[in-house]
Amino acid sequence: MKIIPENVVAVPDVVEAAKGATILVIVIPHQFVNGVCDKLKGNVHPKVKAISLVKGFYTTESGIRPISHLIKEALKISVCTLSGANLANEIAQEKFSETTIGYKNRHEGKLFKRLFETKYFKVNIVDDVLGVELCGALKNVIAIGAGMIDGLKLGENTKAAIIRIGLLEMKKYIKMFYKGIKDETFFESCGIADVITTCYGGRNRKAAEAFIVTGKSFEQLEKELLNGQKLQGTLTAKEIYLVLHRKGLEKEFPLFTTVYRIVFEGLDPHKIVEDIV
Ligand SMILES: NC(=O)c1ccc[n+]([C@@H]2O[C@H](COP(=O)([O-])OP(=O)(O)OC[C@H]3O[C@@H](n4cnc5c(N)ncnc54)[C@H](O)[C@@H]3O)[C@@H](O)[C@H]2O)c1
Ligand SMILES: O=P(O)(O)OC[C@H](O)CO
Repeated sequence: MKIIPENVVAVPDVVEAAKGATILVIVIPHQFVNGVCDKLKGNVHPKVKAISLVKGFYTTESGIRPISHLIKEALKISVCTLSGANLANEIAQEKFSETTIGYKNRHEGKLFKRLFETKYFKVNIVDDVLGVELCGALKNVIAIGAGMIDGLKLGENTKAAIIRIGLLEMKKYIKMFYKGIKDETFFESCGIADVITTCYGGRNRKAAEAFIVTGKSFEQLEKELLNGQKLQGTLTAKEIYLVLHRKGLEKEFPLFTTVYRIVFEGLDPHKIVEDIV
C-alpha cells in the first residue's frame, strides 16, 4: 500500500489547517461537517473556494439538507462537489478510476479538474453540483441493501435486481425533492458507477453482509470491521426514511423503506426480496 506523500502535512487543528488557504477540500464523514463548519466560521480566507467530497446529508429539525448547502451558508463561500466510483484504497494503489465534479461556475469546475486529475484518476465536470452530491449520499443506502443480499446468499441475479431498483429509487428521490438535476448525471461516475463499486467493494456492503451473517448491531460492526472509520449508509437510510414517512411516500420507495425497517425496526431481512421484487 502506498504511503501518504511527503508534501501532505497533517494538521489536527482545522482552523490552523485552513489559515490562509484559498482552496478547501472537505472530506469527512457527513455527521461531523456541521461541527467542523462551526469551527471554521469567520476563519477562512475571503476568496476561498471549496469542494466537498462528502457522501451524506445534513440533518436539521425541519428535515435533511445537502452538505454543500450547509458549507456554502456557514462559510459564505462557493462550493463544488466531487463524487464517483472511488474506493480510497484502490486510488491509493493508483488503479484507474473515474470521478465527477459538479460545478455552478465552470471556471471553478475546470480549476478543480486541474487540481484532482491524474493519469489514473480521470475527472469529468458537469454543471450539476447537487446531482453529483446527492447520488453519492443515496448510493450508500443501496449498498446496505446489496450487502444484505450477500449476507442472505441470494446470489448475483437478486443483487442485480436490488441495484437496479435502488438506482431507480435514487433517481426518483433526487428528482422529486431537488430542482434542476440533470438526467445525464445518473450515468456519470457519481451515478451508476458509484452504485456498482459500493455494492461490490464498499464498507457499507461489507457491514450489511456481516449484520445478516452475525446478527450483531451496526454500531458493533462499525467498531469491529472499520478500524475507526465511520459508516454512512445506515444513518442516511434513517434520514431519508424520516422524509418519506413524513410525506407518506413509503410505498413509492420500497427498497429505501425496507432497508430502514430491517436496520432500525428489526424487520425480517428476507422482506428485502418479498416486499420489493
Ligand atoms: N473511504 C472511501 O473509500 C471514500 C470514497 C469516496 C468518498 N468517501 C466519502 O468521504 C467522506 C469521508 O470518508 P472517509 O472514508 O475518509 O471517512 P473516515 O471514517 O475514514 O474518517 C475520515 C476522517 O474524519 C475525521 N473525523 C473523525 N471523527 C471526527 C469528528 N468527531 N469530528 C471531526 N472530524 C472527524 C478524521 O480526521 C478521520 O480521519 C464520507 O462522506 C465518505 O462517504 C469515502
Ligand atoms: O466504503 P463505502 O461503502 O463508504 O464506499 C466508499 C466510496 O463511496 C465508493 O465510491
